[in-house]
Amino acid sequence: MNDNKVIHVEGLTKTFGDFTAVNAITFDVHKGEIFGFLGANGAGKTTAMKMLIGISNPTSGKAEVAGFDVFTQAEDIKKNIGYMSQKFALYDDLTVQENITFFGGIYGLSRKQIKEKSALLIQELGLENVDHQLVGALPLGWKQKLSFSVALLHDPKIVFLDEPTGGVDPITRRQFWEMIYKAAHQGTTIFVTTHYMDEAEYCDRVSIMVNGKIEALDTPKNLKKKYKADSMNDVFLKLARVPS
Ligand SMILES: Nc1ncnc2c1ncn2[C@@H]1O[C@H](COP(=O)(O)OP(=O)(O)OP(=O)(O)O)[C@@H](O)[C@H]1O
Repeated sequence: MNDNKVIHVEGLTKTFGDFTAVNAITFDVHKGEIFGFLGANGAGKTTAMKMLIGISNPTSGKAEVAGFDVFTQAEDIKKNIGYMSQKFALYDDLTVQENITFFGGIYGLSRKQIKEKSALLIQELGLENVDHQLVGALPLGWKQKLSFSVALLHDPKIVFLDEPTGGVDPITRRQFWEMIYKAAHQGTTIFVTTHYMDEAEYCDRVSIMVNGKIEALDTPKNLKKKYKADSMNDVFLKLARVPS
């Protein structure tokens, strides 16, 4: 794999019985890139992401993530990536500090590393006054930011974010995206799905999936030009509108 390519996907396909959820998708993602993975509900995004993070076997095709093969090196992939889904976040019945300690342990960090990282993280997120509160009591936006930071604890090469900002206000989403930019500047590759088209504008490149296929993939600027659209919202509506 080219040094600069941290994800390489070729003809990746997943079928469930007669139904093809992901249909021969091909793309690359580069180091430090913010890659938006868009599509209407049911387009196949989560199914594709599950194959890339090594928890679902492809039916056919090829994919390398962080230099590892999804078929034969799924365990190596898991060690080199972070993952944050909207549904699975943190444990509500553990405190902020306990969550960090718990996930740091799962990621194989030493006690010393966990101590150092958690102090930094709590300070960066401004959680000093709530670090002994149960995560369940925190506002959703704080939980999301903490969850993102926890997904980065082990300095993964790539972090996969599945609709990370669902249900919060635009200011909180903007703050979340500032964290994404910072991680990307430090060299972490960001692979993100979202239904918010303003967030699609923040990505370096965006792919749009329709019925299991990638219909378009380019920078937001080029996509707008190609589809004669004023915004990514217009691009999305032109491409991904579900037939009524
Ligand atoms: N385990 C499964 N068995 C059968 N069909 C499945 C399975 N998982 C997903 N599908 C189907 O594959 C299609 C793609 O689903 P997927 O969850 O990947 O879409 P998505 O783009 O992530 O949608 P959303 O934005 O709603 O999360 C859907 O029609 C879904 O019903």
